[in-house]
Amino acid sequence: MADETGRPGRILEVDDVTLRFGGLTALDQVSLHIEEGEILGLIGPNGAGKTTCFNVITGVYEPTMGQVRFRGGSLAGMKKHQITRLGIARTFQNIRLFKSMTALENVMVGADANHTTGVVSALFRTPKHRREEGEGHERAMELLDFMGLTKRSGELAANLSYGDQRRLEIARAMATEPALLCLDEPAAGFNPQEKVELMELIRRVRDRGYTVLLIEHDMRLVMGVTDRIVVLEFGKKIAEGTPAEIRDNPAVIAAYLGVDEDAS
Ligand SMILES: Nc1ncnc2c1ncn2[C@@H]1O[C@H](COP(=O)(O)OP(=O)(O)OP(=O)(O)O)[C@@H](O)[C@H]1O
Repeated sequence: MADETGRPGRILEVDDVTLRFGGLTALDQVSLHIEEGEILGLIGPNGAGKTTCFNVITGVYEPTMGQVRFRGGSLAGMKKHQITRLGIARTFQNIRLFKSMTALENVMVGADANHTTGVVSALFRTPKHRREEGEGHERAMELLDFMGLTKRSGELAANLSYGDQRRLEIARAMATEPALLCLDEPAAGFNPQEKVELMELIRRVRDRGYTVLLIEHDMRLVMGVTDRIVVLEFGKKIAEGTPAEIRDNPAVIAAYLGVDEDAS
């Protein structure tokens, strides 16, 4: 579906993006692309610029220089909700659920982002709005089921275990029916077994047709689940390749040595 400015098969292209926060260059001429249907890992030591890269892709920040293209079209000047509607969804490093809403309601709020009917239809409960609401409910339940949360659907998000909250975040992001799902350290705070299970789940997410961009601190974990990996250090891309290529890359080993105990 790429137009003349995009490469076929590439769902997202980050072109020469620089982002400065005052004197700090958080991203320094970073270029990367994501192929349709792949799991791309974005790794790098603390402060390397991974979350900033997500924030640029999802419209939280405008690049100081360079641009991001989704399916060939530039995202320049677009607001976060416009980017969500185009088909990019994300989760956050720190869980951001509506704690006083149920698990089901949290996912339905996600689905709402794609409703075609507006506030007026909602107020007057037009048939179209009711239909969309019904479909939203069904889809939300299906996503909760996929995440293993069916039994928790009626519970307040605040009362869910930490792991269930993390999985709920992913379900909520998927509810917008994104083409590209960006997961920011979804396994943060998990024990090794939970991490392995989550990576398996992410693989199944991809098998459902989503393209996944995954930030993960744990090198070993990211090696097992991704098709390709991009490595950032101090805002610069220092390597890109298959997990096997990244594992043997001297610059990556140097970047991680003594910095990230997970990588040892
Ligand atoms: N809003 C901001 N204002 C100023 N500096 C920022 C802002 N957001 C991020 N930074 C800085 O930009 C750099 C990159 O941060 P970023 O959070 O993207 O790194 P990261 O790779 O995601 O790190 P971590 O693994 O610790 O989450 C850091 O030096 C950080 O302090």
